[in-house]
Amino acid sequence: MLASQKDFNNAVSQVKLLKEDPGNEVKLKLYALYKQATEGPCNVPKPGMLDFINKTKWDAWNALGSLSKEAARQNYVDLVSRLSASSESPSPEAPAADRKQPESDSLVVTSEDGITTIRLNRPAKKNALTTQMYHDIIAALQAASKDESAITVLTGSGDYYCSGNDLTNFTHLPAGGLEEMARSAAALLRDFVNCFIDFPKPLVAVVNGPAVGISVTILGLFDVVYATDRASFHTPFSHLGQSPEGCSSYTFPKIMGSSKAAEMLLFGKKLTAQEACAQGLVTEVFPDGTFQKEVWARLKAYSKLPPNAMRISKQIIRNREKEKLHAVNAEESSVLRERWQSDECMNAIASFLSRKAKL
Ligand SMILES: CCCCCC/C=C/C(=O)SCCNC(=O)CCNC(=O)[C@H](O)C(C)(C)COP(=O)(O)OP(=O)(O)OC[C@H]1O[C@@H](n2cnc3c(N)ncnc32)[C@H](O)[C@@H]1OP(=O)(O)O
Repeated sequence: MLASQKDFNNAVSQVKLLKEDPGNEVKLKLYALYKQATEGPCNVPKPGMLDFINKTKWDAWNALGSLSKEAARQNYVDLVSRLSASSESPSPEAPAADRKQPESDSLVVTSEDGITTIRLNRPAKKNALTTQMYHDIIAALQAASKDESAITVLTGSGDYYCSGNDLTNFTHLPAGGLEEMARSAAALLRDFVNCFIDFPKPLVAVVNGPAVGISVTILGLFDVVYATDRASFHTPFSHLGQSPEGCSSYTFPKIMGSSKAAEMLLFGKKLTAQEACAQGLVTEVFPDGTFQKEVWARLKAYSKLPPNAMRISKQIIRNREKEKLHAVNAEESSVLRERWQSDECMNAIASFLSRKAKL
């Protein structure tokens, strides 16, 4: 028997009592089913391309096609009952006593053999960084700076290292609109990059595949960068109507000279792993077939070196630059805050989301 109107009304009230936020994807599904159950198939005009939120909602409702009101009601009730059950059951795994686990499974943090590894774990989205992941990486770096490990590693799961900022981060407009979104993204960017500037132990990037955007720019703040020969390094900021971050406007010219840096940061020239190594952004390139084995064997050996000596050596190498790097980070974040509110940037993001543009 299909759910009654009363079951549906109860489910609508129950949603408001959920203990955990079910996330945007589920909320969108709930919205679409609610509209279908109460109004039937989508019957309003499609919002404009730049009206991200209403367009996403419209797409979700429209995708339900001619599903009957009764079936939508039933699906809504079933979904709410699954959500209520899971928000009441205890979490399956207790977090490790000594480390606060990331909020989502898009980031996996492990410590073994004197190495703390922070792994980007969204392979289906090429490890694009969600807002939650920026927060989780900040927390992971803060914990790693105080834990027992000698070395900290950032790497990715799957065939990509990271495709940079998740472009849908810019579509979740808060109540304060675009201006507020740009303000809070700039503040988060600044905190995120500051953690890399201040990180006190050897920090190693294990670049397991192509890298884009902010995952490339922050490499100038790592101590060592190992890359597979499948990796590439791409900073398409002009294509996106944006400008450099991660202190790359300062570190890249220093590392590779101003004209090579300009070709990457102004014109979005994509470097192969070998080119990035020749220009000093990458420490060493390994054949893809033996990449993981060779890199981890080497890191395990390094992690047995006296940790305090490594910390102190890093301080001597990096400390005199810190003040400058913080100032560069502040300036880059503030310039980006303006860029994110520009038509150039909004149009580039809309093009990607409507699948017209790929890098
Ligand atoms: C707090 C805010 C701080 C912001 C700091 C500023 C940061 C700036 C940057 O990082 S700029 C760089 C932004 N990144 C991009 O522009 C990359 C966009 N992605 C692509 O061009 C391509 O996806 C690709 C070249 C990385 C890979 O192409 P391909 O191999 O053909 O795979 P798909 O395109 O099919 O990708 C699979 C799947 O992943 C989704 N995806 C990939 N990258 C992103 C991304 N950056 N943001 C959102 N989503 C991404 C893609 O849409 C596909 O999803 P689907 O399977 O269609 O659901």
